[in-house]
Amino acid sequence: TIPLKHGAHRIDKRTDSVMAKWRGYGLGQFIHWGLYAIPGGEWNGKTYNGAAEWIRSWNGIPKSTYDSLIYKFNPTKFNPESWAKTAKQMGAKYVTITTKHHDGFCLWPSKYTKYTVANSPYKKDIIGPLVNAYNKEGIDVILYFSIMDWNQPGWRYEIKTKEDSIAFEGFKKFTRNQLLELLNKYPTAKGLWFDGTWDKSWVKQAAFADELEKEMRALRPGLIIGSRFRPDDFGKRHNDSNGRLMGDYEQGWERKIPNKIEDVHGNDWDCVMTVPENQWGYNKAWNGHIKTVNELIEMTAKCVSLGGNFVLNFGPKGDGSIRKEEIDLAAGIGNWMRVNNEAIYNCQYAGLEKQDWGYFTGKTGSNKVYMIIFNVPVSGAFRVKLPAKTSITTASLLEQPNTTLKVEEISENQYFIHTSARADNKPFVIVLDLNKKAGNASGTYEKAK
Ligand SMILES: C[C@@H]1N[C@@H](c2nc3ccccc3[nH]2)[C@H](O)[C@@H]1O
Repeated sequence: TIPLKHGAHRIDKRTDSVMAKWRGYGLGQFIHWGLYAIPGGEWNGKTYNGAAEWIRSWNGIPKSTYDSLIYKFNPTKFNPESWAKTAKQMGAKYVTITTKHHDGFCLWPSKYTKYTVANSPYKKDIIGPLVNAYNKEGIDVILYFSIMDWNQPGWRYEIKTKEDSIAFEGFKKFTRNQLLELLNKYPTAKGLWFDGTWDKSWVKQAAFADELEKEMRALRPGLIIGSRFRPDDFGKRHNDSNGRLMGDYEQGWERKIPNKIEDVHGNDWDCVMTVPENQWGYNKAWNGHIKTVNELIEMTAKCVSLGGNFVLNFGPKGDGSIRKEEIDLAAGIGNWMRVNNEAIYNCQYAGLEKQDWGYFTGKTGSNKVYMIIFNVPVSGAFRVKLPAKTSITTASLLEQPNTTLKVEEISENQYFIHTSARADNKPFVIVLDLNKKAGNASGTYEKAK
């Protein structure tokens, strides 16, 4: 291995209780909100084809015009309790909220810049009431923070001159000040979700970022920080130059989901997903494919079946209201989660061979395995293949626990589970009680060979 001073500081998954709770969240909500929600991807009758939260980078709106949107920020319909209730009803166990996106506008009254809510007509802190409202609903909060800050004069995409490096040193101090400010102002936040760390300027800051990460973890023991914060000695992010994960979980699954367990490399991870193809901030047009409730339930099941969490993005409007389409999706997902969340919460990769009908999830530390069914075979029988020395004790429908299903053994450790045809075309869950695998104290099954 390559000797690194600022590479990964931990080899395997974290084993503490805070991370174990994170591992079991299953379903989360992402909130992208800021000045970009005011134009909503359009300006002067023209549509910006990129992601709405990137509209400042478009030549269709002058930078100074965008920056003066601070004087238009007055979300009269902002109601943190209703946002938190929507997330609760959807079944989200955690929420990631943008405190500051790439444009540098701070949703909290930061002492280190004027470009915050404090200097908008709204005046008040947004982050504090959101953290309190979500925590009151029993939902943990992760703070999203963009290192790249287009509003900061000291920010540089690349450090080329002496002047650049002096300016960037000031920017680094500013960044550290804001992060410590956030951790001190919002002590119940469980973690930080970093973004905007791909530029040449930042990937040269291995020592600074390593120092800062250590300082934040000392200030807030248990703090959860993903793989997208710091670069290693050679500027590598996510995985260091020895291929080891930086931070506590893999953040690279942005708008994509791993296909097989090998893609996960034994890491904790979450997938952050947009409802349209690629819009995080509020976008009026919402062109293209808008994901359906069933698609989003399947993405949730697929993520949990591969040991990750699924985090669905909401982009509230400039006035602070959440668009009807998102409210309806949250309600539809929630209707399914209310009945089936036992197959999602505190579940992991079951270690069983993937079958065409859907996804297996395994309840952490138990003999229970869930079959989340999306594709009913024309035969009506659901194939299950188990590792050696493992057999099915009972099979039942999660929604009707006392109905045992017929289990037909086909051969050594291969079974067909039979169920009667179902009226609706909603995904459903079969619960398997397996006999404990000899020597498998943890309850999760050895990786399928
Ligand atoms: C979670 C997502 N990450 C930001 C982002 N900016 C990108 C620029 C280039 C490639 C990928 C990006 N993701 C998006 O604006 C959103 O905040």
